Amino acid sequence: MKRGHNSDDAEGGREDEEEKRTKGDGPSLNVKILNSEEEMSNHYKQLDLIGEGCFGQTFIAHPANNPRIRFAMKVQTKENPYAPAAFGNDGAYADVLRLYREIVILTKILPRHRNIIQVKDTLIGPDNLYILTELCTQYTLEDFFPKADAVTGKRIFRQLADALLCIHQHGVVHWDLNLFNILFVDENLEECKIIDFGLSAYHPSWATKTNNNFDPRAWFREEELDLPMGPNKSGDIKCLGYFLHCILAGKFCPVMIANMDVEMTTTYRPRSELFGQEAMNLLKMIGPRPFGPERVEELPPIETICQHPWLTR
Ligand SMILES: Nc1ncnc2c1ncn2[C@@H]1O[C@H](COP(=O)(O)OP(=O)(O)OP(=O)(O)O)[C@@H](O)[C@H]1O
Repeated sequence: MKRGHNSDDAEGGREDEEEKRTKGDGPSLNVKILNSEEEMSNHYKQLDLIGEGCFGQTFIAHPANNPRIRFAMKVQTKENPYAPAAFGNDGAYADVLRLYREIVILTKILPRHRNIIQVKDTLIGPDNLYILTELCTQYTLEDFFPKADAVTGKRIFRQLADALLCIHQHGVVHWDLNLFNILFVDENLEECKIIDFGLSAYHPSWATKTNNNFDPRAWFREEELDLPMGPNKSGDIKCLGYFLHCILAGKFCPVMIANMDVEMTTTYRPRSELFGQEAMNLLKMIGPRPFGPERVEELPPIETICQHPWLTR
């Protein structure tokens, strides 16, 4: 898909950047265009429904010519009147921009990373947009907590921190890190992937690395790069700190409970005897109260977390 329209009339003349963009010599996305929704069956066969979110449904699917390969297929209606207003649904434009941003983030802004879900194909029909990704299991981070020990807990936390490092370094804030957006590759629960970049934000000024010379101005208009209210890196770090606490406690820990201070040192006590003092030190840096800092501003950046001795030794 080209952002500008296609053009065969370049005539070899000198074009400035703006001209290049509007004449279609700009960046491209591999998107298949369907003339009708029925045409989808020429490409992929839809199987079981595996998930439903605010913006659409997710199915298992296989390529029409290869029933042995399995993908996750997210089907999103282009204009979704049910998308919550709080998520920026101020009309069709916001909805389309959100989908567009998710695809550009996953296919252009972020490099391939084994713990970030990989997009395999994108198709657009008259009503729906289809995003095909690698298929994970339905095991989420919540299923992992009871199995977390010193070795596996560190392994999974390191994968998450490493993926978040890549996300933040490339100028993206995920903004929807929760237990259900971390899926495992198989039932061994040894490798996880971050999914669902539907609420993610991107800003070039946040980036310290660039994937394949990604040029933000070729992909987004200036107003589309306006920093939205809300998304910030500290919000993602706070979620990571929450994951760490659940791993150390070996169970799902509620975010809000009565008698928080007591519960956190009894029912939801981090198992320091199993994980050691270095893990406890990291919990002190990024964990929820009463372990971690009082104010979000005190949370360290992901670069500091990845260099913490618990993860590097
Ligand atoms: N790659 C995948 N492999 C396996 N299951 C998946 C995959 N992607 C999504 N799912 C399933 O579909 C559900 C919804 O997917 P996703 O979170 O991407 O959609 P969404 O519409 O943005 O949802 P939400 O409103 O929860 O943000 C997931 O919770 C998960 O159960």
